[in-house]
This record gives sequence, structure tokens and C-alpha cells, in this order.
Amino acid sequence: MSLKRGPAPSKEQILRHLRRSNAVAERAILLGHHPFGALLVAPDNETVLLEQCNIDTVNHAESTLARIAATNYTAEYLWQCTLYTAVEPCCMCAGTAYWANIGRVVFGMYESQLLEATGSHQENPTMSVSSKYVFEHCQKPVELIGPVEEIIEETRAMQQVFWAGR
Ligand SMILES: Nc1ccnc(=O)[nH]1
Repeated sequence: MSLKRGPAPSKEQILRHLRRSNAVAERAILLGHHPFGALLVAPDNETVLLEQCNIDTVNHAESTLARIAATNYTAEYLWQCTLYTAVEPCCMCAGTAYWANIGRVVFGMYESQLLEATGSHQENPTMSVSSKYVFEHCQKPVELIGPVEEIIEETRAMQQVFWAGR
């Protein structure tokens, strides 16, 4: 299988997709879930192929999206696609993205920044294992972009309101 990555996204595309992932996260709240959302974007860096919000603690937005992606697209195609999420994927989700053969992951804020901003919560007892650490230990070079400064404040604000009222 050839590992040909898609072209790099522009800053405008990155911000647009991260904002949309936050809009998906807002929908998750309406559904009674935690405020996390993920997108799968095509190699053109424009077309949104999939959107997924958090379902529960074992069906996070990013890992659920990666499973659906792997079920519906070839591994070769997914290597050219990008997963977007406003909050860094946990190690379960980074691992699932890897196994799905998604070639690039873009996140807004570090999971450690989320923990700092909201404090620990029994419904979101995050593991301190970074996506960078996970991808550094993989056999294929998944590209990781993040944190993205411009999206952090709005993401932090939404997360703080949600977890403070939980
Ligand atoms: N980054 C995430 C943390 C927790 N739950 C999710 O769905 N996503």
C-alpha cells in the first residue's frame, strides 16, 4: 500500500474545520453527551466526509469516527484524509485513528489544557498520555498538527461552562 499523504491544509481550513468540530460538540450537549466532536475531511482539505459527536466514555467522538471511516473507506484513501478535533484525542482515540490508517490528525487544545481548565471530573478521568507520544510509537508516520492557538479560548470557554455545570 502506498503511503501518499494529502496536501497540507491552510490555516483558514484548519480553523474552519476545528470550529465545525466545536459545533458538533455543541450538538453532543443537546443529545445529552459530552462536548466533543470530530470530523473526517477529504484529501482536498475541504469536503467533510463524516461528522461524529461523543456518545459515551467508550465511544468517544474521534474513535467512533475512525471506526466508521475504516468501515466505509479504503485504508489507502484514509491515509490522505484528516481527522479534526478541537480537543486533543486521548490515547484510545489516537490509537484508533492509527489503526484506521488516517494519515493526519489536527487538534485545537491539549487534553492537559482541558484538565487544567476544568479540573478532573469523574465522567472524564483523562489519561496523561499525549497523542504525540502515541504517534511517536507507531510504525507509520501519522502527521499531528496542534495545538492551534486561535481556537483554544473558545474551546476552553465551552468546556468550562459544560463541566462546571455537570
Ligand atoms: N477528546 C475527547 C475526550 C473525551 N471524549 C471525547 O469524545 N473526545
